[in-house]
Amino acid sequence: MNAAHYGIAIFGLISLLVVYRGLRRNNAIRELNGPPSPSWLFGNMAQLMLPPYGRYEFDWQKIYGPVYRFKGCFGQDRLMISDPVALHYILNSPQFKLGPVPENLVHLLYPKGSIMSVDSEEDHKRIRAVLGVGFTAAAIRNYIPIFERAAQMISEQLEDSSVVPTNIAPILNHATLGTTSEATLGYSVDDLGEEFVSNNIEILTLASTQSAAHILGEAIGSQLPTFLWRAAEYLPTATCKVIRRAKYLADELGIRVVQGKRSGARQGLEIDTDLFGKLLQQHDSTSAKHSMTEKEIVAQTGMMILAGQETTSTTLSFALIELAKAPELQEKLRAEIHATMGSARASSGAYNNMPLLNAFIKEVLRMYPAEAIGERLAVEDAVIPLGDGSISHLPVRKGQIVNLGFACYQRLESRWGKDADKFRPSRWLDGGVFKGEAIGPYANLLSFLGGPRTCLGWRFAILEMQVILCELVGKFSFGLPVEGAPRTRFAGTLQPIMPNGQKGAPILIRRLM
Ligand code: HEM
Repeated sequence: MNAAHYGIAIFGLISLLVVYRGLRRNNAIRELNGPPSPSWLFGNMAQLMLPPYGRYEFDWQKIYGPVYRFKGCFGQDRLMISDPVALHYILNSPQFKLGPVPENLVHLLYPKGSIMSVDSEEDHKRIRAVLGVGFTAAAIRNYIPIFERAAQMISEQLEDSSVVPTNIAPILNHATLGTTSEATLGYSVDDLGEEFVSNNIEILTLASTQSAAHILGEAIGSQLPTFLWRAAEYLPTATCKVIRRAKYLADELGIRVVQGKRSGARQGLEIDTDLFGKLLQQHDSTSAKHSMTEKEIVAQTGMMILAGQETTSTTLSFALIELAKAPELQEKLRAEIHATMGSARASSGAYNNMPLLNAFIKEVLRMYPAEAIGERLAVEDAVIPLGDGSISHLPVRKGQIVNLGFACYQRLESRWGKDADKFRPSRWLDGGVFKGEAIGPYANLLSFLGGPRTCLGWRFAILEMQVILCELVGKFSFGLPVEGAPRTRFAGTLQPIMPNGQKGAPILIRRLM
């Protein structure tokens, strides 16, 4: 090797070093502040995910701001974002998709063709537009009798519960199973069948567990190739059996519903009183571009039921827990409900004309968003714009995992006032909340997400909660048991947990005369 070769080699080496240093410098995430990591194995994940939810996360936001770096398992660098401009960008940009674990779980649980597991953006858009027929403001109003029956049924179950604390969570869960099933399929809980209902409980129990082992399992799972996740469905474990059964039962139910409606239509019966009936009519009368195939309609069955059931029932559980903590608020709300409803049945207009009730629902959604933390994966290099703080843009590399701190966004003082950490419904009435450009479909909240994957059922959920709360607050008073309010846990959804670690919301309930 002569001097020229040495020169080229040294130049190459220096270039590599410059590029490497440049890459490291460009990797803006490493430059960000963030909490110290207590272990290489878990990083900050155990602090973030183990109950009570928010113990560390809410403080981290105060210390490091709405964009910070933290450690995932095995030394992984992760980003946490609660900055509204950045969240809006990520939720609307094709540069980001669901993170590897949630994406694979969705595929494990729901068949191909369901709105949540459909791969192409174009199909998602079409299916979403078609499903929209059951979720317009007008369509939702027609579900009021379904919500009233469910509210009545909960009331009847609570009549005898004045002595011991009643775990309200399973009662609400059963009720929201019924409302979603009736509004989407035209089936009552009894029509779903015992096996479907017991499998539904098993699936929700599985989905609501969280432990150190789960955290590690998910970290390993996030590195597995997709074909291994798909193969996992066939493993002979108890968990996989429950998932296989859920998929099978939902498919069987969907086929049964579609066949029943077809035969009803042949007999001249009205079938467009629920979502599936409307979808079948669209299938028969509209072009393929604006409808779904029968197979696609069937594929929505399990997802529709689960998406509307657990989210709404846990939000209602948190609402009753907050009321149990605040007797004065209960009194005021009850007075508003009695004054508005009188003895007559209400229209959706009446529900919307109760300022305190609606402020209360907004505050519950703000403080207890079902999807407290989201996870996205950058599918290409991207530059995320930032609104709050000292930097205006944050470059991220393809493959970067980004956590979306929805619960933290909903506690930003810049948006919700100095006491953003407090549960205070009156902030919605005294003008204390930010009124700029909305980034979610309802009250500037991200509880229903935002962007092309915004919750399709948000109007459904609001009206259902209005009806159920009017019935329950009008007839019952609520108090906390001696153990106090349940703690919270984030396991797929945010949920109340009992002292034994099981999901549940025990509260004292007394029938008013
Ligand atoms: C308080 C109640 C509810 C909350 C907080 C809620 C929240 C959410 C969130 C956060 C998502 C986005 C999930 C993701 O992609 O990461 C979502 C999606 C969805 N929700 Fe809801 N939801 C509620 C009630 C309902 C109800 C009652 C229904 C239907 C009856 C429903 C149907 C859906 C559907 C179909 C999607 C998928 C939308 C898509 O991928 O385009 N949700 N919901």
